[in-house]
Amino acid sequence: MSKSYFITAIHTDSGKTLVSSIFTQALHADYWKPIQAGYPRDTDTVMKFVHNNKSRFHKEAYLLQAPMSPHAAARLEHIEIHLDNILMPRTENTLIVEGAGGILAPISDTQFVIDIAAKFKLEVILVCNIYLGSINHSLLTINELKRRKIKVKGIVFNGPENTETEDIILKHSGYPYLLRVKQEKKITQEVVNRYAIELMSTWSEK
Ligand SMILES: Nc1ncnc2c1ncn2[C@@H]1O[C@H](COP(=O)(O)OP(=O)(O)OP(=O)(O)O)[C@@H](O)[C@H]1O
Ligand SMILES: C[C@H](N)[C@H](N)CCCCCC(=O)O
Ligand SMILES: [Mg+2]
Repeated sequence: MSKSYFITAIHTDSGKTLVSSIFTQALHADYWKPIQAGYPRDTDTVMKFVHNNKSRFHKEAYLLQAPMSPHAAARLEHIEIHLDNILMPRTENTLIVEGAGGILAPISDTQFVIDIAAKFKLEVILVCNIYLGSINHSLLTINELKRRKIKVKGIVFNGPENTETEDIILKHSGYPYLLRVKQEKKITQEVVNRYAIELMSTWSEK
C-alpha cells in the first residue's frame, strides 16, 4: 500500500489547499477532501492546479453547503458527521488527504478533524503560517499532535520568510522542515509546479 499524507494547519485559510496542490502535483498523488464545508470545493481548486496523467480526485464523504465549522454546517443540514461513514478511497496511488480548518475543528459534538488522520493512521504534513502570533498557534497545534501521538512528516511554512519564527517552531517541534511557500501575487498552475519541483529536490518517502 503506498503512503498517504494528511495535510493540516494551524488555522483555516492557512494554505492547506495550496500545499495539497503542491504535494499532489509533486508526488503525482491522488487527492481527497473528506469533509468540505462551503464553496468553492477545494477539490475543484486542486484540479485547477494539478496536471499529470496519474492523479485522481476522490469524492468527498461529506459535501456541506455552509462555510462554517463542519459540525455546524452539518447540523444546518440536519445531518451528523460520523467517522464510521468516512471510508478511505480505494487507490493504489499515494493519497493526499486535506483536513478542514485546524486540527481541532469539530466534525461533530464529540469528534474533530484530526480524528480522521488518527483513524486511518495518516502521517501529517503541518502547514504553519508566518504572522505575529503564529508561533503560539503553531506550538499549540504541535503540542496537541504530540499528545495524540500523531506521526508528523514535517512542516511547510506558508508566508513571508521569518527565520526567527521558523527556527523556534522547528526547535520546539523536532519536526523536519519540508518547504517554504512565499506570499505569491497569484496562485497559478505554474506557481504550484515550481514549488512541486522544489519539494521533490529534497523529498524522501522515508
Ligand atoms: N502563499 C500564498 N500566496 C498567495 N496566496 C495564498 C498563499 N497561501 C494561501 N493563499 C490563498 O489564501 C486563500 C486560502 O488558502 P487555502 O484555500 O489553501 O486555505 P485552506 O487552509 O485550504 O482553507 P480551508 O480550511 O478552508 O480548507 C486561498 O485563496 C489561497 O490561494
Ligand atoms: C469554512 C472554512 N473554509 C473551512 N472549510 C472550515 C473551517 C472550520 C473552522 C472551525 C473553527 O472555528 O476553528
Ligand atoms: Mg482548503
